[in-house]
Amino acid sequence: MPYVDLVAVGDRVRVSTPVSAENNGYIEECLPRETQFGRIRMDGWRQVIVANLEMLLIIFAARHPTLKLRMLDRFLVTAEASDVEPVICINKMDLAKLENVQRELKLYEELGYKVVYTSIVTGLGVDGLREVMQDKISAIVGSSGVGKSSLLNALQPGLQLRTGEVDTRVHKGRHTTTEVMLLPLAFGGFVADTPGIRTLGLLEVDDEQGMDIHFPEMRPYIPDCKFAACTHQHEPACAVKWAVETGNINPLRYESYLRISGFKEGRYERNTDKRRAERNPRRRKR
Ligand SMILES: Nc1nc2c(ncn2[C@@H]2O[C@H](COP(=O)(O)OP(=O)(O)OP(=O)(O)O)[C@@H](O)[C@H]2O)c(=O)[nH]1
Ligand SMILES: [Zn+2]
Repeated sequence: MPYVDLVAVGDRVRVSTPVSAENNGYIEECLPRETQFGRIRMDGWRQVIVANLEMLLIIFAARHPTLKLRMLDRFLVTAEASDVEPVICINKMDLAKLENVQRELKLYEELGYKVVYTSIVTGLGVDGLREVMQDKISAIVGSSGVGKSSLLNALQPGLQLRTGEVDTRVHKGRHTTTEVMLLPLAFGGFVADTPGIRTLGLLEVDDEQGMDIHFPEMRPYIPDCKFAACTHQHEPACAVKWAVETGNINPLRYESYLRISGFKEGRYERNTDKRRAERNPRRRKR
């Protein structure tokens, strides 16, 4: 078990104030965390970036920059690995046709992920996003230019100014830690948004557990693999690969699984007759 940060932003704590001065006190107890969103550093330290995070808001643009579904898979794994609910937000919908983008995201909606479509130009989905974030502790991720700042400003004018203040503080000789501040939302809830969080891809990867459990569509097949420690790459009688071949798991998601697991380039190749026969010997005889 790696070393863990004792207290982090988002923790619920019991404080005693022996000195009756404002902002003075001792943290006596840190209450158990429901989630710890962070990363395991090279030295084995589990850095908790936000404790008790409830929602990861994953922002992409419909266009400019291009919608990258493989990157979306990475963010989703990050959320799954930290037990944080992911919400996918596709911004700049004024630049694309709703039905085209919805077609691209259909797979994710079928997997049970919530998808919100927004535009700060037309105002589409901004109220909906506010509802999704209300009374929750959320963090925003997404690459540069997708409209994270613009969306925050649309949600609550002035909020971005405060994030700006946080950014300046973070950069002042504090390069070893990721400073995070939870910004209170007037409509209820908090949002964490710093450059440190924004671009994080894979935050928490547990070496002992495979990546497969972070792909909800793979979970039902994992127990049916012949080998308990199946990596679903080349093992015989792998139920996950069989599900890919029979169309029950999307091949692109499977490629993402391979890539994120670091197994290979992540190209899915259709099964050969030989491997199919291994799995289903009766078929070969016919
Ligand atoms: N057409 C259109 N443009 C948008 C929308 N949202 C943001 N933009 C524009 O996209 C550009 C980038 O927006 P930002 O809000 O700065 O993006 P960001 O994700 O905060 O970028 P970083 O700060 O680099 O991480 C700006 O020129 C915005 O005006 C939108 O819904 N539609
Ligand atoms: Zn398998």
